[in-house]
Amino acid sequence: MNHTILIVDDDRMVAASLELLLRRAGYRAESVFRMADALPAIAEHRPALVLLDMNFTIDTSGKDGMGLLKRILAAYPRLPVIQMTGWATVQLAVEGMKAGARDFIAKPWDNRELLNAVAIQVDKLPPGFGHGGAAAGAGEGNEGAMEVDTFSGIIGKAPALLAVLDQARRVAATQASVVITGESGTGKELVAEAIHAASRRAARPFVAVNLGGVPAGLFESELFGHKAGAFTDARADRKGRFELAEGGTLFLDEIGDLDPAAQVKLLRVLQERQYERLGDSKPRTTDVRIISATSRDLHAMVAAGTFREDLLYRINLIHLHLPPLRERPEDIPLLAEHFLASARKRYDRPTLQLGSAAIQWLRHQPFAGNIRQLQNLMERTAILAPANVIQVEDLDRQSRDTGRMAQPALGGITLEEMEIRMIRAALARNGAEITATARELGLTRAALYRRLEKYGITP
Ligand SMILES: Nc1ncnc2c1ncn2[C@@H]1O[C@H](COP(=O)(O)OP(=O)(O)OP(=O)(O)O)[C@@H](O)[C@H]1O
Repeated sequence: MNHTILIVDDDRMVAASLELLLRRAGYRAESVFRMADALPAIAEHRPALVLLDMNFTIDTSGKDGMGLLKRILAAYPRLPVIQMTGWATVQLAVEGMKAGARDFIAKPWDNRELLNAVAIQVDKLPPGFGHGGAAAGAGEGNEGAMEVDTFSGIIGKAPALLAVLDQARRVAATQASVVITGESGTGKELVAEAIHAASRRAARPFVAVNLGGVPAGLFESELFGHKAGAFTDARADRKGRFELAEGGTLFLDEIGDLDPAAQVKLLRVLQERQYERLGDSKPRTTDVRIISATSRDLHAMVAAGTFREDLLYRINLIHLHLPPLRERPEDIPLLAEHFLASARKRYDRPTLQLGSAAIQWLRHQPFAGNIRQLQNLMERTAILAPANVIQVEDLDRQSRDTGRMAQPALGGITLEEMEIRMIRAALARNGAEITATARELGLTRAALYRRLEKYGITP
């Protein structure tokens, strides 16, 4: 089936060449040249994805595009939008990603990179999205729609992993509460998201809360919300996670970290399906599916008296256990190649490869941080490896030097990664010419040099 891609660009030449490119790749393509036409065109064509030019000629700051991006996402929160910008500034790209854009492409674009970015977004669509008049964003009826395996992004072939995924697929369709156990970085959240995306709740929100990171005093406000004035810092009304997840899935990460008082409060809501915002006596009914995760042994905690048995019974209808990476070494080369493939694109190093000794070396690492650690290692090495074939020394150096780059992610990409990616792409486009690259990025030469040094990029 052909997905429709909507192009919003005031430059007709650009729109025409994008249309041609997308049609050759097997998509249907439609263009509009005025911002005012974008929302009506989405309603008419039900596209699977929008390519949105952020710089309409009247204003090159990108503000117009940003306003339109926000309006599109307000009307169609789940419609993937890729930003396109000819005046690539990190600031604009970051702002767009924060507003909910899925990716950004700098103009002039690279055809392969663009098609890749489109395919990634379109492949991720849950059933029923964006083709042949199906509901894009509105989330209504998806009967008879295309089949998308929401587990397909979970890489691995080890029998122990496949068995868990098989079980997860089967429970997805039910309303059953699920506990996912496994060490840190084994993919618990990824599996929780896949279950949600394969469930009947897919068009409703998936809301994650890390209970280990919520201070005891803020537990109720975080989960149930509060009314303004409920306590000293409560200046305005606030929705809690239960309310945000209404109709969807609430992912309770690190549930083993809950103190006894919080366990009682959570149990009450799960039993009665009702809660109140802090400072508000009006009871609210909740319809959420609970998926919990922990790296602890909850049964042992029950035996030790630190976790309530009745709460465990409520949350643990189905138990899935993700094996640590060291117990499935056959998955390491697959995962390494998977992370390398995205790093190649992200850092504009299309010829980067893993040497065979390096693959063997990886297979023998303990990976206490599991897949997250392997992912970080591959990313860092892809940025910093001096040659095109990654050697054992490159991996070894980066793995000893861990933690420095670990930063909160922004739609999966950290600000630093975003900057590195933009700089590399701009250098490639300008034949490594510093003045031209700096101009394109809107930086002074000195500022560009400082960043090259900071990130160890050799032009
Ligand atoms: N099988 C897999 N294939 C591809 N990527 C994976 C896989 N498993 C995990 N990842 C990636 O590894 C990272 C860590 O996974 P995730 O956050 O789901 O782990 P977690 O078990 O929830 O960790 P924590 O307990 O620390 O919260 C994520 O970026 C995730 O996308």
